[in-house]
Amino acid sequence: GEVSATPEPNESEYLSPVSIGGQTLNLDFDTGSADLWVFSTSLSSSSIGQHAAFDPSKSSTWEDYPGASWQIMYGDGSGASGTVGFDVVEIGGATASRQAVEIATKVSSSFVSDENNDGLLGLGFSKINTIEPQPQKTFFESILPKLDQPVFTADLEDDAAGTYEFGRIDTTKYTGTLHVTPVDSSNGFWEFASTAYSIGGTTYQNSGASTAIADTGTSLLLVDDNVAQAFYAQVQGSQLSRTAGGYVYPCSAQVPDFGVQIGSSGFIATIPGSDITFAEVGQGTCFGGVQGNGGGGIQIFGDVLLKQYFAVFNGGNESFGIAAK
Ligand SMILES: CC1CCN(C(=N)N)CC1
Ligand SMILES: CC1CCN(C(=N)N)CC1
Repeated sequence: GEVSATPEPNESEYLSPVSIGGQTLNLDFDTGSADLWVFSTSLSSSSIGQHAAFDPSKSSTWEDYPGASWQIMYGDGSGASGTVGFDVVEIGGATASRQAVEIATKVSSSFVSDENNDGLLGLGFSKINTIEPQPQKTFFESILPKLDQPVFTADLEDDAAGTYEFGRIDTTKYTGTLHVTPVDSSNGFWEFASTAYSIGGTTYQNSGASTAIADTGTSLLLVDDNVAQAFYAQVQGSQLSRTAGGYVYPCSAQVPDFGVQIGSSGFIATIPGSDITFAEVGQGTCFGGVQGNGGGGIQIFGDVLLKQYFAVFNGGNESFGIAAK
């Protein structure tokens, strides 16, 4: 069967309503991780704040996973940890009848203050699931065998709500060719080759990091440091600001189009220069949506790129595809 969940966009994430044991929480769908974890009634009331908190004692289908635990840290230093059980998880019509659900007994301050998400739903590969003693399947891996097509799609928008669909590719959601590249899931990510980039329509070979991951859980587009440097060399008045944590420039600056290759063959996915500014940081200074990855070997293609396209994550043949929309 096919389903759809409409995530509510927020400045840093896309949230979708998920039913767990009959309780609905708004979870942040994250293709860069593989844990499904939720705020729970085990947290202190000050940590829970305005969040929805899952209460296993009120679910008639909850099953404990005695002795199991989990602990996760995210790229931005945030993190959470806790205990584990199994329950019925339903998203827009698709149901995983015995899905591992990670109960948070500790969450870092950025999650407490991030009023919008009541937890995360990892859509990466379960080899990076953090449950001990045994990693458990993601929601997508749980429902994969039942889906008409072994895929999920992400249609992220900037100000309107985006949509995740499981089990079908809605061909009315995109135009032209779906550009597909093989994925190497050995690091647990939707990872593919990316060795070229473009600035203002001119293509260059990337001598640094040669792969990238499609990551709905990251807001920015984090490219090889040399590529970020080359890009901002073409933005008048830009500078790398330690206080801002990356490249900033006058909001009045002319920003060129920027593109990154998807796969080793050819397609360069392009972001119009007018869509590259991520935030105003005050005094007429803007923070760029394109930033360096800090020297890691992997580039992280987050929402700044993904929201320009319709994205197809194929768990059957392990591939990633994008198309114009
Ligand atoms: C490689 C990193 C990318 C950002 N992360 C994430 N979306 N959960 C963490 C892993
Ligand atoms: C994967 C990301 C989800 C959003 N995050 C957060 N609210 N602290 C960071 C990690």
